[in-house]
Amino acid sequence: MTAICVENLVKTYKSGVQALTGLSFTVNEGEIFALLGQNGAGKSTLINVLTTYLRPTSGSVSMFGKDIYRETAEIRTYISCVAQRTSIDTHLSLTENMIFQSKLYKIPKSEAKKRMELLVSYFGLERYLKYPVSSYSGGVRRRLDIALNMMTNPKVLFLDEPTVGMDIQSRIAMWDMMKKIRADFGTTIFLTTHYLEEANQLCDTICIMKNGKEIIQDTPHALCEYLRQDMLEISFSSKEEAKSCLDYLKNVITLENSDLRHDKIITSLKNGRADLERANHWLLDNGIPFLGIKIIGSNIEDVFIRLTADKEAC
Ligand SMILES: Nc1ncnc2c1ncn2[C@@H]1O[C@H](COP(=O)(O)OP(=O)(O)OP(=O)(O)O)[C@@H](O)[C@H]1O
Repeated sequence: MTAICVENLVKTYKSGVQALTGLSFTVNEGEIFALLGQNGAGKSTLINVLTTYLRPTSGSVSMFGKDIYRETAEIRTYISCVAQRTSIDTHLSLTENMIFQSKLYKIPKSEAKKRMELLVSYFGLERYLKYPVSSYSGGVRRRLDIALNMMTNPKVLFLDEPTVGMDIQSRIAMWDMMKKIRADFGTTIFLTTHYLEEANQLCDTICIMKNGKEIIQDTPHALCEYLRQDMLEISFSSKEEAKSCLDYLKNVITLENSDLRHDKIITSLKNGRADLERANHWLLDNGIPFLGIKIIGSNIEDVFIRLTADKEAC
């Protein structure tokens, strides 16, 4: 079943800024769906519209077949949103926060108690019960915030950049948690992220948007296939070395869609292995101190960069 269907959505702010410019996509029930876009692409505006906080200028949004503006009250019982700013009250204990949430959503007392116990254990929060919430690390607070938002047993959980600022261990733990929520509660998860690796590892479907409109929506695998192109990767010991080599390399092989990523040059291969061999000979003949050269398959980062580049590449 389709969980969310967005059609031709437009949002123009009073200032005249067009944040959404005719966006369309669908989210299937029970999937983890990632929305990717550069800063200012319109992701937060979209989340505000989908969570019924903001009315669009035109277009339609339905959730589980219901129009979210005609049946707003019912839709609000379906959804929960973990925003970037947490909804936790640091003056209250973990338990008090959960009780407060259940009262806010009028969950009967006995049901709330059962749910609280389940979620505390589910999110591994038992050992934090006796500490004040203000002492929790960022990762634990985020976990508590998600647990609070799961108190209402939502059909759709919106997560706005759920792992922003987390170290890699906490991020991986959060990915596992999202997969578990989807598997055990059947919750549809809609998230925004700037971490392409996160979208690749975690999500069933990725939608890339630019300037308020979708560019492409597909599975991570299909998106990587989309470029159907191997890339040449040349590694250096510093970004500066990579940068100065890039300027000269342009005279040796045809560089299309080339860019610098940290201390690497990544470029499309116009002439396949012949380009690799030509570049390799040139690097060796000219004594350029490179660390390695190889052909790599395209990944989500390549797709994202190519599709959101200012010059239209597709
Ligand atoms: N309340 C507002 N009034 C006017 N313009 C706004 C408002 N909120 C956002 N915008 C503008 O709308 C556009 C889209 O912003 P939005 O915050 O939705 O993008 P985003 O993809 O979430 O960006 P980021 O990744 O930086 O959070 C931007 O040009 C932004 O300046």
